[in-house]
Amino acid sequence: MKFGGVLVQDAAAIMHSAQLVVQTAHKNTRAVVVVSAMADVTDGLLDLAEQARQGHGDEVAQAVDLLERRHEDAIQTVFSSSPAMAVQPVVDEEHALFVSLRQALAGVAMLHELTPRSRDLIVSFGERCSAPIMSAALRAAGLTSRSLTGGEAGIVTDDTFGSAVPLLDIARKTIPRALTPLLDRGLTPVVTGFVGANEEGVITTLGRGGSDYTATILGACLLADEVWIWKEVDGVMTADPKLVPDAVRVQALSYREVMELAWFGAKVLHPMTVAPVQEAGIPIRIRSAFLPASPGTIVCADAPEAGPVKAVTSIRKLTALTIGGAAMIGTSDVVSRVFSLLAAAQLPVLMISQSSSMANVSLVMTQTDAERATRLLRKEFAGSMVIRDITATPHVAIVAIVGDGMRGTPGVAARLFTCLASENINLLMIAQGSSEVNISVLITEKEAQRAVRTVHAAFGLAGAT
Ligand SMILES: Nc1ncnc2c1ncn2[C@@H]1O[C@H](COP(=O)(O)OP(=O)(O)O)[C@@H](O)[C@H]1O
Ligand SMILES: N[C@@H](CC(=O)OP(=O)(O)O)C(=O)O
Repeated sequence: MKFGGVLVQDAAAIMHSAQLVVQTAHKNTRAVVVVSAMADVTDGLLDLAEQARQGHGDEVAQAVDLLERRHEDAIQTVFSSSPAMAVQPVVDEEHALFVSLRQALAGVAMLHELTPRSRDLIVSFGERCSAPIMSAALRAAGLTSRSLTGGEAGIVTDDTFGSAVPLLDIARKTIPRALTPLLDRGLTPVVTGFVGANEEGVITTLGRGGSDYTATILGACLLADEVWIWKEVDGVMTADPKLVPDAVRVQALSYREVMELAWFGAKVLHPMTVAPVQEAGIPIRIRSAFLPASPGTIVCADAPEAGPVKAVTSIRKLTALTIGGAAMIGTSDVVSRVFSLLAAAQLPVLMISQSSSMANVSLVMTQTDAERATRLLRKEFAGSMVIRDITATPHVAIVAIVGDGMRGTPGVAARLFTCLASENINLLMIAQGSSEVNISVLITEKEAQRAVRTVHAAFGLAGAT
Protein backbone atom coordinates (compact mmCIF):
# COMPACT_ATOMS: atom_id res chain seq x y z
CA MET A 1 0.00 0.00 0.00
CA LYS A 2 1.46 3.32 -1.04
CA PHE A 3 0.60 6.69 0.47
CA GLY A 4 1.61 9.88 -1.39
CA GLY A 5 2.84 13.20 -0.05
CA VAL A 6 -0.56 14.69 0.78
CA LEU A 7 -1.57 11.54 2.65
CA VAL A 8 1.44 11.89 4.99
CA GLN A 9 1.63 15.68 5.03
CA ASP A 10 1.02 16.07 8.80
CA ALA A 11 0.03 14.07 11.88
CA ALA A 12 -3.69 14.07 11.02
CA ALA A 13 -3.03 12.74 7.51
CA ILE A 14 -0.56 10.14 8.77
CA MET A 15 -2.99 8.87 11.42
CA HIS A 16 -5.80 8.71 8.84
CA SER A 17 -3.53 6.72 6.48
CA ALA A 18 -2.48 4.43 9.34
CA GLN A 19 -6.17 3.65 9.97
CA LEU A 20 -6.56 2.57 6.33
CA VAL A 21 -3.71 0.10 6.85
CA VAL A 22 -5.12 -1.18 10.15
CA GLN A 23 -8.53 -1.80 8.58
CA THR A 24 -6.91 -4.11 6.03
CA ALA A 25 -4.13 -5.75 8.02
CA HIS A 26 -6.21 -8.65 9.35
CA LYS A 27 -4.66 -11.90 10.44
CA ASN A 28 -4.63 -13.31 6.93
CA THR A 29 -3.65 -10.14 5.09
CA ARG A 30 -0.07 -9.02 5.28
CA ALA A 31 0.69 -5.50 4.14
CA VAL A 32 3.84 -3.62 3.26
CA VAL A 33 3.46 0.16 3.45
CA VAL A 34 5.29 2.60 1.18
CA VAL A 35 5.36 6.31 1.96
CA SER A 36 6.35 9.43 0.07
CA ALA A 37 7.88 12.49 1.66
CA MET A 38 5.43 14.90 3.34
CA ALA A 39 3.79 17.14 0.70
CA ASP A 40 6.19 19.71 -0.82
CA VAL A 41 9.22 18.36 1.07
CA THR A 42 10.87 16.86 -2.03
CA ASP A 43 10.64 20.17 -3.91
CA GLY A 44 11.90 21.94 -0.77
CA LEU A 45 14.93 19.65 -0.44
CA LEU A 46 15.83 20.04 -4.11
CA ASP A 47 15.64 23.78 -3.65
CA LEU A 48 17.83 23.63 -0.53
CA ALA A 49 20.42 21.52 -2.36
CA GLU A 50 20.57 24.19 -5.08
CA GLN A 51 20.77 27.02 -2.54
CA ALA A 52 23.58 25.19 -0.73
CA ARG A 53 25.46 24.87 -4.02
CA GLN A 54 25.20 28.62 -4.41
CA GLY A 55 26.63 29.01 -0.90
CA HIS A 56 23.50 30.39 0.86
CA GLY A 57 24.35 28.54 4.08
CA ASP A 58 22.32 30.67 6.53
CA GLU A 59 19.05 30.47 4.59
CA VAL A 60 19.56 26.74 4.17
CA ALA A 61 20.15 26.24 7.91
CA GLN A 62 16.95 28.13 8.79
CA ALA A 63 14.88 26.15 6.31
CA VAL A 64 16.22 22.84 7.67
CA ASP A 65 15.28 23.94 11.21
CA LEU A 66 11.71 24.59 10.01
CA LEU A 67 11.59 21.23 8.28
CA GLU A 68 12.80 19.47 11.42
CA ARG A 69 10.14 21.26 13.48
CA ARG A 70 7.41 20.17 11.03
CA HIS A 71 8.47 16.53 11.45
CA GLU A 72 8.86 16.80 15.20
CA ASP A 73 5.39 18.36 15.56
CA ALA A 74 3.95 15.43 13.64
CA ILE A 75 5.75 12.94 15.92
CA GLN A 76 4.53 14.67 19.09
CA THR A 77 0.92 14.70 17.84
CA VAL A 78 1.03 11.04 16.78
CA PHE A 79 2.39 10.05 20.20
CA SER A 80 -0.10 12.23 22.12
CA SER A 81 -2.78 9.82 20.88
CA SER A 82 -0.95 6.96 22.60
CA PRO A 83 0.67 8.17 25.85
CA ALA A 84 1.91 4.71 26.87
CA MET A 85 4.36 4.65 23.94
CA ALA A 86 7.89 6.06 24.33
CA VAL A 87 8.30 9.04 22.03
CA GLN A 88 12.01 9.63 22.67
CA PRO A 89 13.48 6.87 20.45
CA VAL A 90 11.56 8.22 17.43
CA VAL A 91 12.54 11.83 18.23
CA ASP A 92 16.18 10.70 18.46
CA GLU A 93 15.99 8.71 15.23
CA GLU A 94 14.51 11.70 13.42
CA HIS A 95 17.06 14.08 14.92
CA ALA A 96 19.92 11.84 13.74
CA LEU A 97 18.50 12.04 10.20
CA PHE A 98 18.42 15.84 10.36
CA VAL A 99 22.04 15.91 11.60
CA SER A 100 23.04 13.89 8.52
CA LEU A 101 20.99 16.15 6.24
CA ARG A 102 22.72 19.25 7.65
CA GLN A 103 26.11 17.61 7.10
CA ALA A 104 25.26 16.73 3.49
CA LEU A 105 24.09 20.29 2.76
CA ALA A 106 27.16 21.77 4.48
CA GLY A 107 29.37 19.62 2.25
CA VAL A 108 27.62 20.90 -0.88
CA ALA A 109 27.87 24.51 0.38
CA MET A 110 31.57 24.15 1.09
CA LEU A 111 32.42 22.61 -2.28
CA HIS A 112 29.92 24.71 -4.28
CA GLU A 113 29.30 21.48 -6.10
CA LEU A 114 26.10 19.44 -6.35
CA THR A 115 26.56 16.12 -8.10
CA PRO A 116 23.61 13.89 -9.07
CA ARG A 117 24.80 11.51 -6.36
CA SER A 118 24.78 14.15 -3.60
CA ARG A 119 21.42 15.49 -4.85
CA ASP A 120 19.94 11.99 -4.47
CA LEU A 121 21.33 11.69 -0.95
CA ILE A 122 19.82 15.06 0.05
CA VAL A 123 16.41 14.47 -1.54
CA SER A 124 16.16 10.97 0.02
CA PHE A 125 15.75 12.57 3.47
CA GLY A 126 12.13 13.45 2.61
CA GLU A 127 11.02 9.82 2.60
CA ARG A 128 13.59 8.75 5.21
CA CYS A 129 12.07 11.27 7.64
CA SER A 130 8.40 10.47 6.92
CA ALA A 131 8.70 6.66 7.12
CA PRO A 132 9.55 6.45 10.88
CA ILE A 133 6.52 8.66 11.67
CA MET A 134 4.14 6.44 9.69
CA SER A 135 5.63 3.40 11.40
CA ALA A 136 5.06 5.05 14.81
CA ALA A 137 1.45 5.84 13.82
CA LEU A 138 0.89 2.17 12.93
CA ARG A 139 2.26 1.14 16.33
CA ALA A 140 0.01 3.71 17.99
CA ALA A 141 -2.89 2.15 16.09
CA GLY A 142 -2.07 -1.30 17.49
CA LEU A 143 0.15 -2.95 14.86
CA THR A 144 3.79 -3.88 15.22
CA SER A 145 5.88 -2.07 12.66
CA ARG A 146 9.33 -0.85 11.73
CA SER A 147 10.58 1.46 8.99
CA LEU A 148 13.22 0.70 6.38
CA THR A 149 14.90 2.64 3.58
CA GLY A 150 14.40 1.32 0.05
CA GLY A 151 17.97 -0.01 0.15
CA GLU A 152 17.36 -1.81 3.45
CA ALA A 153 14.20 -3.30 1.94
CA GLY A 154 16.30 -4.77 -0.90
CA ILE A 155 15.57 -2.27 -3.72
CA VAL A 156 18.85 -2.52 -5.61
CA THR A 157 19.27 -0.16 -8.57
CA ASP A 158 21.86 0.82 -11.14
CA ASP A 159 23.91 4.02 -10.77
CA THR A 160 21.69 6.40 -12.75
CA PHE A 161 21.32 8.93 -9.94
CA GLY A 162 18.07 10.88 -10.30
CA SER A 163 16.26 8.18 -12.28
CA ALA A 164 17.79 4.91 -11.17
CA VAL A 165 16.68 1.66 -12.78
CA PRO A 166 15.83 -1.19 -10.37
CA LEU A 167 17.82 -4.38 -10.93
CA LEU A 168 14.84 -6.69 -10.68
CA ASP A 169 16.77 -9.94 -11.04
CA ILE A 170 18.67 -9.06 -7.89
CA ALA A 171 15.71 -7.45 -6.13
CA ARG A 172 13.61 -10.59 -6.58
CA LYS A 173 16.00 -12.19 -4.07
CA THR A 174 16.99 -9.23 -1.86
CA ILE A 175 13.45 -7.89 -1.26
CA PRO A 176 11.93 -11.17 0.03
CA ARG A 177 15.13 -11.74 2.04
CA ALA A 178 14.66 -8.37 3.74
CA LEU A 179 10.90 -8.27 4.17
CA THR A 180 9.54 -11.83 4.43
CA PRO A 181 11.08 -12.49 7.87
CA LEU A 182 9.45 -9.28 9.14
CA LEU A 183 6.08 -10.22 7.65
CA ASP A 184 6.41 -13.74 9.10
CA ARG A 185 6.84 -12.16 12.54
CA GLY A 186 3.60 -10.24 12.04
CA LEU A 187 5.29 -6.86 11.46
CA THR A 188 4.02 -4.26 9.00
CA PRO A 189 7.13 -2.82 7.33
CA VAL A 190 7.07 0.84 6.25
CA VAL A 191 9.43 1.40 3.31
CA THR A 192 10.60 4.76 1.97
CA GLY A 193 9.16 5.31 -1.51
CA PHE A 194 11.30 6.80 -4.30
CA VAL A 195 14.58 5.72 -2.64
CA GLY A 196 16.81 2.78 -3.58
CA ALA A 197 20.50 1.92 -3.32
CA ASN A 198 23.08 0.77 -5.83
CA GLU A 199 25.01 -2.46 -5.40
CA GLU A 200 27.52 -0.69 -3.12
CA GLY A 201 24.69 0.57 -0.91
CA VAL A 202 24.91 4.22 -2.12
CA ILE A 203 21.51 5.94 -2.06
CA THR A 204 19.77 6.46 -5.43
CA THR A 205 16.30 7.76 -6.36
CA LEU A 206 13.82 6.43 -8.91
CA GLY A 207 12.76 9.74 -10.52
CA ARG A 208 10.07 12.23 -9.54
CA GLY A 209 6.83 10.61 -8.47
CA GLY A 210 8.80 7.38 -7.97
CA SER A 211 7.04 6.15 -4.83
CA ASP A 212 4.33 4.50 -6.94
CA TYR A 213 7.15 2.65 -8.69
CA THR A 214 8.57 1.52 -5.31
CA ALA A 215 5.19 -0.01 -4.47
CA THR A 216 5.02 -2.08 -7.65
CA ILE A 217 8.68 -3.14 -7.39
CA LEU A 218 7.98 -4.46 -3.88
CA GLY A 219 4.65 -5.98 -4.95
CA ALA A 220 6.24 -7.80 -7.90
CA CYS A 221 9.20 -9.12 -5.90
CA LEU A 222 6.99 -10.30 -3.03
CA LEU A 223 4.38 -11.74 -5.44
CA ALA A 224 1.69 -9.65 -3.77
CA ASP A 225 -1.99 -10.30 -4.48
CA GLU A 226 -2.57 -6.62 -5.30
CA VAL A 227 -0.74 -3.31 -5.10
CA TRP A 228 -2.90 -0.53 -3.69
CA ILE A 229 -2.01 3.07 -4.38
CA TRP A 230 -3.95 5.38 -2.08
CA LYS A 231 -4.53 8.83 -3.57
CA GLU A 232 -6.43 12.00 -2.92
CA VAL A 233 -8.36 11.36 -6.12
CA ASP A 234 -10.90 8.54 -6.52
CA GLY A 235 -8.73 6.52 -8.89
CA VAL A 236 -7.73 7.37 -12.44
CA MET A 237 -10.24 9.85 -13.83
CA THR A 238 -11.36 10.42 -17.42
CA ALA A 239 -9.27 13.65 -17.31
CA ASP A 240 -7.27 15.60 -14.75
CA PRO A 241 -10.02 16.74 -12.34
CA LYS A 242 -8.15 20.01 -11.86
CA LEU A 243 -8.71 20.81 -15.55
CA VAL A 244 -12.07 19.14 -16.11
CA PRO A 245 -14.46 19.42 -13.14
CA ASP A 246 -16.89 16.81 -14.52
CA ALA A 247 -14.21 14.13 -14.97
CA VAL A 248 -15.32 10.80 -13.53
CA ARG A 249 -13.57 7.68 -12.26
CA VAL A 250 -12.49 5.04 -14.80
CA GLN A 251 -13.41 1.63 -13.38
CA ALA A 252 -10.78 -0.48 -15.10
CA LEU A 253 -7.72 0.10 -17.26
CA SER A 254 -5.30 -2.28 -18.94
CA TYR A 255 -1.60 -2.05 -18.11
CA ARG A 256 -1.00 -0.58 -21.55
CA GLU A 257 -3.71 2.05 -21.18
CA VAL A 258 -2.39 3.25 -17.84
CA MET A 259 1.17 3.38 -19.18
CA GLU A 260 0.03 5.55 -22.09
CA LEU A 261 -1.91 7.82 -19.73
CA ALA A 262 1.06 8.25 -17.39
CA TRP A 263 3.43 8.87 -20.28
CA PHE A 264 1.09 11.51 -21.75
CA GLY A 265 0.80 13.54 -18.59
CA ALA A 266 -1.75 11.95 -16.23
CA LYS A 267 0.23 12.74 -13.09
CA VAL A 268 -1.79 10.20 -11.20
CA LEU A 269 0.90 7.50 -11.67
CA HIS A 270 4.64 7.36 -12.33
CA PRO A 271 5.08 6.14 -15.95
CA MET A 272 7.17 3.12 -14.91
CA THR A 273 4.71 1.94 -12.24
CA VAL A 274 3.21 -0.80 -14.36
CA ALA A 275 6.43 -2.40 -15.61
CA PRO A 276 7.33 -4.56 -12.58
CA VAL A 277 3.85 -6.07 -12.06
CA GLN A 278 2.77 -6.49 -15.67
CA GLU A 279 4.58 -9.76 -16.33
CA ALA A 280 3.32 -11.41 -13.14
CA GLY A 281 -0.21 -10.09 -13.81
CA ILE A 282 -0.48 -8.49 -10.36
CA PRO A 283 -3.33 -5.94 -10.38
CA ILE A 284 -2.82 -2.34 -9.21
CA ARG A 285 -5.74 -0.67 -7.47
CA ILE A 286 -5.78 3.14 -7.29
CA ARG A 287 -8.05 4.17 -4.44
CA SER A 288 -9.16 7.29 -2.66
CA ALA A 289 -8.05 7.73 0.94
CA PHE A 290 -11.10 9.96 1.42
CA LEU A 291 -13.62 7.57 -0.15
CA PRO A 292 -12.31 4.20 1.10
CA ALA A 293 -15.60 2.48 0.27
CA SER A 294 -15.11 3.26 -3.42
CA PRO A 295 -13.45 0.47 -5.43
CA GLY A 296 -11.23 3.03 -7.21
CA THR A 297 -9.63 2.04 -10.51
CA ILE A 298 -8.31 -1.45 -11.11
CA VAL A 299 -5.40 -1.86 -13.51
CA CYS A 300 -4.97 -5.38 -14.85
CA ALA A 301 -4.15 -7.36 -18.00
CA ASP A 302 -7.55 -7.43 -19.63
CA ALA A 303 -9.69 -4.56 -18.49
CA PRO A 304 -13.07 -4.46 -20.24
CA GLU A 305 -13.36 -1.91 -23.01
CA ALA A 306 -15.78 0.95 -22.38
CA GLY A 307 -16.05 2.73 -25.70
CA PRO A 308 -13.07 3.58 -27.84
CA VAL A 309 -11.60 6.27 -25.55
CA LYS A 310 -11.18 5.96 -21.79
CA ALA A 311 -9.42 9.21 -20.90
CA VAL A 312 -7.90 12.41 -22.22
CA THR A 313 -4.61 13.83 -20.95
CA SER A 314 -2.38 16.81 -21.60
CA ILE A 315 1.23 17.79 -21.05
CA ARG A 316 2.15 21.47 -21.01
CA LYS A 317 5.42 23.44 -20.97
CA LEU A 318 6.72 21.73 -24.10
CA THR A 319 8.77 22.89 -27.08
CA ALA A 320 8.68 21.53 -30.63
CA LEU A 321 12.03 21.38 -32.46
CA THR A 322 12.00 21.19 -36.25
CA ILE A 323 15.22 20.00 -37.83
CA GLY A 324 15.36 20.53 -41.55
CA GLY A 325 17.17 21.34 -44.77
CA ALA A 326 16.54 20.32 -48.37
CA ALA A 327 19.63 18.09 -48.35
CA MET A 328 18.03 15.93 -45.67
CA ILE A 329 15.77 14.36 -48.30
CA GLY A 330 16.38 10.63 -48.39
CA THR A 331 19.21 10.73 -45.86
CA SER A 332 17.91 8.43 -43.17
CA ASP A 333 21.22 8.44 -41.29
CA VAL A 334 20.52 12.04 -40.21
CA VAL A 335 17.48 10.88 -38.29
CA SER A 336 19.46 8.09 -36.67
CA ARG A 337 22.25 10.55 -35.69
CA VAL A 338 19.67 12.91 -34.14
CA PHE A 339 18.07 10.15 -32.08
CA SER A 340 21.38 8.57 -31.02
CA LEU A 341 22.54 11.96 -29.77
CA LEU A 342 19.35 12.56 -27.81
CA ALA A 343 19.36 9.04 -26.38
CA ALA A 344 23.00 9.35 -25.27
CA ALA A 345 22.14 12.64 -23.53
CA GLN A 346 19.07 10.99 -21.91
CA LEU A 347 16.69 13.53 -23.43
CA PRO A 348 13.30 11.85 -23.94
CA VAL A 349 11.21 12.70 -26.99
CA LEU A 350 7.45 12.85 -26.39
CA MET A 351 6.27 13.04 -29.99
CA ILE A 352 7.90 12.66 -33.40
CA SER A 353 6.78 13.48 -36.90
CA GLN A 354 8.59 13.37 -40.21
CA SER A 355 7.52 15.03 -43.43
CA SER A 356 6.92 12.57 -46.24
CA SER A 357 9.75 14.07 -48.31
CA MET A 358 12.03 13.51 -45.29
CA ALA A 359 13.02 17.19 -45.64
CA ASN A 360 12.39 17.76 -41.98
CA VAL A 361 11.69 16.00 -38.74
CA SER A 362 9.91 17.48 -35.74
CA LEU A 363 10.39 16.43 -32.13
CA VAL A 364 8.52 17.48 -29.03
CA MET A 365 10.32 17.70 -25.70
CA THR A 366 10.04 19.49 -22.39
CA GLN A 367 11.22 23.10 -22.52
CA THR A 368 14.42 22.45 -20.57
CA ASP A 369 15.29 19.31 -22.53
CA ALA A 370 14.66 21.16 -25.81
CA GLU A 371 17.14 23.90 -24.86
CA ARG A 372 19.83 21.28 -24.17
CA ALA A 373 18.92 19.31 -27.30
CA THR A 374 19.21 22.43 -29.49
CA ARG A 375 22.72 23.13 -28.17
CA LEU A 376 23.82 19.52 -28.71
CA LEU A 377 22.30 19.29 -32.21
CA ARG A 378 23.82 22.61 -33.30
CA LYS A 379 27.23 21.37 -32.16
CA GLU A 380 26.82 17.96 -33.81
CA PHE A 381 25.71 19.39 -37.16
CA ALA A 382 27.83 22.57 -37.16
CA GLY A 383 28.84 23.38 -40.74
CA SER A 384 26.73 20.49 -42.05
CA MET A 385 25.15 20.94 -45.45
CA VAL A 386 22.48 18.39 -44.55
CA ILE A 387 20.86 20.23 -41.68
CA ARG A 388 20.42 23.90 -42.41
CA ASP A 389 18.16 24.94 -39.62
CA ILE A 390 16.83 23.93 -36.23
CA THR A 391 13.82 25.95 -35.14
CA ALA A 392 12.18 25.87 -31.74
CA THR A 393 8.46 26.49 -31.15
CA PRO A 394 8.00 27.00 -27.40
CA HIS A 395 4.76 27.08 -25.30
CA VAL A 396 3.11 24.10 -26.93
CA ALA A 397 1.13 21.25 -25.34
CA ILE A 398 0.26 17.67 -26.23
CA VAL A 399 -3.32 16.53 -25.82
CA ALA A 400 -3.80 12.76 -26.07
CA ILE A 401 -6.74 10.36 -26.08
CA VAL A 402 -6.15 6.84 -24.80
CA GLY A 403 -8.14 3.60 -24.99
CA ASP A 404 -7.59 -0.01 -26.12
CA GLY A 405 -10.98 0.15 -27.83
CA MET A 406 -9.60 2.59 -30.41
CA ARG A 407 -7.82 -0.29 -32.15
CA GLY A 408 -9.68 -1.11 -35.33
CA THR A 409 -12.45 1.41 -34.65
CA PRO A 410 -12.68 3.81 -37.59
CA GLY A 411 -13.65 7.43 -37.08
CA VAL A 412 -11.98 8.12 -33.74
CA ALA A 413 -9.36 10.45 -35.21
CA ALA A 414 -12.01 12.18 -37.30
CA ARG A 415 -14.08 12.81 -34.17
CA LEU A 416 -11.03 14.22 -32.36
CA PHE A 417 -10.06 16.53 -35.22
CA THR A 418 -13.64 17.67 -35.83
CA CYS A 419 -14.24 18.66 -32.23
CA LEU A 420 -10.95 20.60 -32.06
CA ALA A 421 -11.70 22.30 -35.39
CA SER A 422 -15.14 23.30 -34.14
CA GLU A 423 -13.35 25.16 -31.30
CA ASN A 424 -10.98 26.75 -33.81
CA ILE A 425 -7.98 24.98 -32.28
CA ASN A 426 -5.16 24.57 -34.77
CA LEU A 427 -3.19 21.30 -34.85
CA LEU A 428 0.59 21.74 -35.10
CA MET A 429 1.40 18.01 -35.17
CA ILE A 430 -0.47 14.71 -35.07
CA ALA A 431 0.78 11.27 -34.01
CA GLN A 432 -0.71 7.83 -33.68
CA GLY A 433 1.35 4.80 -32.70
CA SER A 434 0.80 1.58 -34.63
CA SER A 435 -0.56 0.08 -31.41
CA GLU A 436 -3.56 2.43 -31.97
CA VAL A 437 -3.96 2.87 -28.21
CA ASN A 438 -3.55 6.61 -28.37
CA ILE A 439 -3.76 9.57 -30.69
CA SER A 440 -1.89 12.68 -29.70
CA VAL A 441 -1.99 16.19 -31.12
CA LEU A 442 0.23 19.20 -30.56
CA ILE A 443 -1.43 22.57 -30.00
CA THR A 444 -0.48 25.89 -28.42
CA GLU A 445 -0.26 25.79 -24.64
CA LYS A 446 -2.86 28.48 -24.06
CA GLU A 447 -5.48 26.33 -25.81
CA ALA A 448 -4.71 23.18 -23.81
CA GLN A 449 -7.38 23.41 -21.12
CA ARG A 450 -10.10 24.31 -23.63
CA ALA A 451 -8.98 21.44 -25.85
CA VAL A 452 -9.06 18.90 -23.02
CA ARG A 453 -12.57 19.97 -21.98
CA THR A 454 -13.82 19.91 -25.56
CA VAL A 455 -12.40 16.44 -26.24
CA HIS A 456 -13.70 15.13 -22.90
CA ALA A 457 -17.21 16.26 -23.82
CA ALA A 458 -17.01 15.14 -27.46
CA PHE A 459 -16.19 11.54 -26.47
CA GLY A 460 -18.96 11.50 -23.84
CA LEU A 461 -16.48 10.78 -21.05
CA ALA A 462 -18.34 12.60 -18.29
CA GLY A 463 -20.83 9.74 -18.06
CA ALA A 464 -18.36 6.99 -18.86
CA THR A 465 -18.20 4.80 -15.70
N1 LIG B 1 -6.53 11.30 -15.27
C1 LIG B 1 -6.27 11.65 -14.01
N2 LIG B 1 -6.88 11.03 -12.99
C2 LIG B 1 -6.63 11.36 -11.70
N3 LIG B 1 -5.77 12.32 -11.34
C3 LIG B 1 -5.12 12.98 -12.29
C4 LIG B 1 -5.33 12.68 -13.68
N4 LIG B 1 -4.53 13.49 -14.40
C5 LIG B 1 -3.85 14.25 -13.53
N5 LIG B 1 -4.20 13.97 -12.26
C6 LIG B 1 -3.66 14.64 -11.06
O1 LIG B 1 -2.86 13.71 -10.36
C7 LIG B 1 -2.88 14.01 -8.97
C8 LIG B 1 -3.10 12.72 -8.21
O2 LIG B 1 -2.14 12.45 -7.43
P1 LIG B 1 -1.92 12.74 -5.87
O3 LIG B 1 -2.93 12.05 -5.05
O4 LIG B 1 -1.59 14.15 -5.67
O5 LIG B 1 -0.61 11.88 -5.96
P2 LIG B 1 0.43 11.40 -4.91
O6 LIG B 1 -0.37 10.64 -3.91
O7 LIG B 1 1.33 10.51 -5.73
O8 LIG B 1 1.14 12.62 -4.36
C9 LIG B 1 -4.06 14.91 -8.70
O9 LIG B 1 -3.58 16.12 -8.25
C10 LIG B 1 -4.74 15.08 -10.07
O10 LIG B 1 -5.10 16.43 -10.31
N1 LIG C 1 8.54 12.44 -3.02
C1 LIG C 1 8.86 12.07 -4.37
C2 LIG C 1 8.25 10.74 -4.75
C3 LIG C 1 6.77 10.66 -4.89
O1 LIG C 1 6.29 9.75 -5.50
O2 LIG C 1 6.00 11.59 -4.31
P1 LIG C 1 4.34 11.63 -4.40
O3 LIG C 1 3.87 10.23 -4.12
O4 LIG C 1 3.92 12.60 -3.36
O5 LIG C 1 4.00 12.06 -5.81
C4 LIG C 1 8.49 13.18 -5.34
O6 LIG C 1 7.90 14.19 -4.93
O7 LIG C 1 8.80 13.06 -6.51
